[in-house]
Amino acid sequence: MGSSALYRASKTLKSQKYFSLLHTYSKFNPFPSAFTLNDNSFGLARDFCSNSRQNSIDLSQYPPDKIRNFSIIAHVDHGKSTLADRLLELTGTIKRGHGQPQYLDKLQVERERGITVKAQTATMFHKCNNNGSDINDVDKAAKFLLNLIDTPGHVDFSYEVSRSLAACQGALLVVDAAQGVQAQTVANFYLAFESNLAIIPVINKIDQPTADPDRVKAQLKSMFDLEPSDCLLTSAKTGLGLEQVLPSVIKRIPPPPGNSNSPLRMLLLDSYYDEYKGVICHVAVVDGVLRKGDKISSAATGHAYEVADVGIMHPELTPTGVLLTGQVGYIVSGMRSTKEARVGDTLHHNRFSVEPLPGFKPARHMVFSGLYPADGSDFDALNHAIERLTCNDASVSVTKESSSALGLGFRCGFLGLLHMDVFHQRLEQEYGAHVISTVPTVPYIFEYSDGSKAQVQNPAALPSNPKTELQLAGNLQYVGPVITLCSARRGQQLEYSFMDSQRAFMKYRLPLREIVVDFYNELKSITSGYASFDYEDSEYQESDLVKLDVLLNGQPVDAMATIVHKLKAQRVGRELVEKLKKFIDRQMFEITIQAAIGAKVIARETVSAMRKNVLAKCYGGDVTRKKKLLEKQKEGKKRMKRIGSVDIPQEAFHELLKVS
Ligand SMILES: Nc1nc2c(ncn2[C@@H]2O[C@H](COP(=O)(O)OP(=O)(O)OP(=O)(O)O)[C@@H](O)[C@H]2O)c(=O)[nH]1
Repeated sequence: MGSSALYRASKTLKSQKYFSLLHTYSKFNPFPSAFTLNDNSFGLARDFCSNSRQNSIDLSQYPPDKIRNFSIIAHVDHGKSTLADRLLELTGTIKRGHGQPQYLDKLQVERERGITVKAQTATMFHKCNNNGSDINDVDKAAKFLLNLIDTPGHVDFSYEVSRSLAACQGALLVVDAAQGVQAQTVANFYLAFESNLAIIPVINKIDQPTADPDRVKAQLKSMFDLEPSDCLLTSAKTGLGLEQVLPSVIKRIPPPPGNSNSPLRMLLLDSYYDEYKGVICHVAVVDGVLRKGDKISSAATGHAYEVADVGIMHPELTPTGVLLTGQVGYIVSGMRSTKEARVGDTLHHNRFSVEPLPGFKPARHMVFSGLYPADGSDFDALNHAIERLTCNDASVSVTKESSSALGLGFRCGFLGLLHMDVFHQRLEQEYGAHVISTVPTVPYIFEYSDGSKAQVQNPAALPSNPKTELQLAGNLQYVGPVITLCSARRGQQLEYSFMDSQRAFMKYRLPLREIVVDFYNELKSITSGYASFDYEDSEYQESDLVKLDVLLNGQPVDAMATIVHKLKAQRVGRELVEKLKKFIDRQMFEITIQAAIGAKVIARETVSAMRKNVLAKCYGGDVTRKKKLLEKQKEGKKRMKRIGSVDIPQEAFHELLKVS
């Protein structure tokens, strides 16, 4: 297939829709020659903003035609959050050199890992004439209210991206000038495209010595039919080219639709729990007007609330007393339980019944894992922490479960392994909860002999062989090793094409379990980090699977059971017991570790007992006395073996994840 084969193959409906979109904005003449940010423009913007803040912000100056709602989307690390910083600085929303890079990445986990996991909205004000020319063109200057949503780049958080796009009419598609189009660029482009958004391509990091903007322009043209002349060239690091961004947003992105005179309809975009204010909801006002003190209802639950506070994120919560059609902001409405704030819900005035907004597709959980308090008595504390955190991360599913090995706990569904990891870290960092997580598993459909089917998320609940599925899409450079890797993981190649003379694009269908378990690390290591991949779920497929139990001293540990392909069972079983042996400390009694399929043990290791020298204090003495002491020790060991529980450290559970 040729270079543009990738999505041209599907031609058509999509493309036609997109061509018309391009047509509408390509009639505007793009930008004047690039110049770097000057202090004057910062000054103007800052004065304007600080004035508006001092006078308390009057949102009535911003009817829909003076509002633009847009997202920044990109592959991971292509510079979304840095670009967002620069735009916030440019508009005076935050101070230049605020000393905190990636301002909108507020969570500790985001700062530590250098990734965005949570979409964040910020409202900015910008002076610009209606055609979106330069801010310094004061004569014709009009004030615009811009809502910027910074989104995560990692595949696990694309649910956040798709939710954010629901509040936008356009998106900046940021692409690294050296790395070019990557797997998440493709996925995010299609999310935006399918939401009918105006897409502005931004080729960022042009300051890098290896930057090759022309190559990236050609890729954007061949893969998405984005015109090279529509691409903005920027460096979020040095500020080069940034002055074109906001005028382009104003010029190319349409204002929010919606009717100011219709009854109020608000989309609930996100929510989180604040210790002092209670549940805070982020909302987009689609129709009508919301004022402080209004009585509103949820279309999903029918519950009624009174709006105690309303405002915008500028970038911190800034009360405005009102939100008008097309505006994005926050409300505090006395929702008591986080379960009441349903993401995707429509909120409306009590006195009118309205047609609910389309809402969001429910999140599809790719990985399930049990979460148990490290100390069994902390169940209530963990319950509380999970409830609070799921308010901030509505894409996690939670059900209670119990394990004979670990006691009472929860089975949680996540969008991927990184999502699971981040959730654990947030539980610990933000709520001080110490958890043990069980081996993650992908969902399986189990077909019973009577023909009935059930989804199984916990291997412990599985009586015998189920059937399963899945698919992976990958974007690759080191073709040979990657093909070998995908074949070893039972992959089936669906597509192979070239993005340009140096980069290839491949699409595979793989069982989900094969990518959940350490696929990404292996892919990175065989391609020196040069390949990127993205995945989406496909239909379930029949497969020959077995449930692999882990037994400690003959007792199955339900939290360690896993489901594997029959042909791999022997190898996985062996690796599992070897790994476990390394992590289980020697105790006063011997520990046998076994992997078994049903009653058949397929691998075994032994952790030998620590032998206490009971004869140490026996100076001299005859042989019968020594024998007696040794016999007594043996009895004691037997008892410990029978009643003692084996301590399994959390690392052992983590290490089991890596067994492929
Ligand atoms: N040289 C150069 N580096 C940049 C530029 N923009 C961002 N960076 C760097 O690239 C890295 C990633 O930037 P981020 O803004 O965190 O990228 P992101 O796309 O928000 O990352 P995720 O949120 O994790 O997807 C950081 O080290 C930035 O300092 C740029 O224009 N030039």
